[in-house]
Amino acid sequence: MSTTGSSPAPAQSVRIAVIGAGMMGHGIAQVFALAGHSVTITDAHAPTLASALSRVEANLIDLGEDVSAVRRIRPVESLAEAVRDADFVVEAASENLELKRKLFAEVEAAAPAGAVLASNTSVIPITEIMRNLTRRERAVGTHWWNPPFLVPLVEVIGTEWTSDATIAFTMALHEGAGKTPVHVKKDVPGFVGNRLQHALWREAVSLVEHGICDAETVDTVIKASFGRRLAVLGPLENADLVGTDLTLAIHQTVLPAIEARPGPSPYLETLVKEGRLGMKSGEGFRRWTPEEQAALKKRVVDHLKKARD
Ligand SMILES: NC(=O)c1ccc[n+]([C@@H]2O[C@H](COP(=O)([O-])OP(=O)(O)OC[C@H]3O[C@@H](n4cnc5c(N)ncnc54)[C@H](O)[C@@H]3O)[C@@H](O)[C@H]2O)c1
Repeated sequence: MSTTGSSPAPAQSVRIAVIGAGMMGHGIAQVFALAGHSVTITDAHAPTLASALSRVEANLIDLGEDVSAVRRIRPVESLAEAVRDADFVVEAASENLELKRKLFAEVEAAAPAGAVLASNTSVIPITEIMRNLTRRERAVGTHWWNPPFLVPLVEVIGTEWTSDATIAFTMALHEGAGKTPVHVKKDVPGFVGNRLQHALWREAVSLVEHGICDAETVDTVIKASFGRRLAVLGPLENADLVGTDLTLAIHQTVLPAIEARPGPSPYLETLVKEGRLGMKSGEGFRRWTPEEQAALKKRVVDHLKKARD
């Protein structure tokens, strides 16, 4: 595709290359394959690459989707071979700036000159990842959410160098694959979704840190109140619903009282220092038995499937 010309129409079948076959990468490959695109996928960890197709297949069966879509995904050991004929490359390797920079240097050397190059980083500015590329007008962020085949949003992030054609192609590609792409116009850390999410998490940790309530209560308050509405009523829709005047009055009282420190909470730092790492160590903010962990994960997937249907 041309990344410099006018907005291209979304191609019928695009050649996609996915770098990283972990939690996000295999799911992204699945979405594109299900949309009819041909996909190559690569991973530096051989067992992860070897299990990619069986994980996609299991997902498709569980979701009641067309299992034959898995045949459109081709696992490839070499990154250069994976991207050689690609129209669109999406990187979903580990969240490490130096690694991502190194990967995109390799991608740029091997991929076609017109291919769009995307990173699925959660929070790292795309500008930082892509600044050393030669053709930065075709570099973009595509921030998916986990699991990629059940959460609709993809944030499409442009840098100061990204061309309009690159944004248009990327938006159309993801919309065509059944996702809900949104254009993030400035490349800020955390983009839009994770800035909003972690503004809430900062206050959640602070409430526990200051003994205002325990961790379970924080989660109950959210799930049993505004969390119920969030999927159909965004905060700014809600502000308009109750009135911007009431919103202003609330902010005048509440904002001076809520957490505003710029760094992470010392309470969170202590948890990590003490090895209370959450479910993987059996305890974080709360204790988790293996049964409780499994039940929570199942609740989330069941809820997302219901929302999809
Ligand atoms: N997990 C999430 O909820 C989530 C959501 C949105 C975005 N992301 C982002 O997506 C990216 C991937 O996250 P994940 O959760 O899938 O992680 P993951 O650890 O499950 O997968 C990362 C994969 O990258 C592979 N990898 C590492 N170095 C590589 C290299 N040099 N070449 C090829 N493959 C390499 C690893 O072997 C691993 O399989 C990260 O940037 C992460 O921040 C994650």
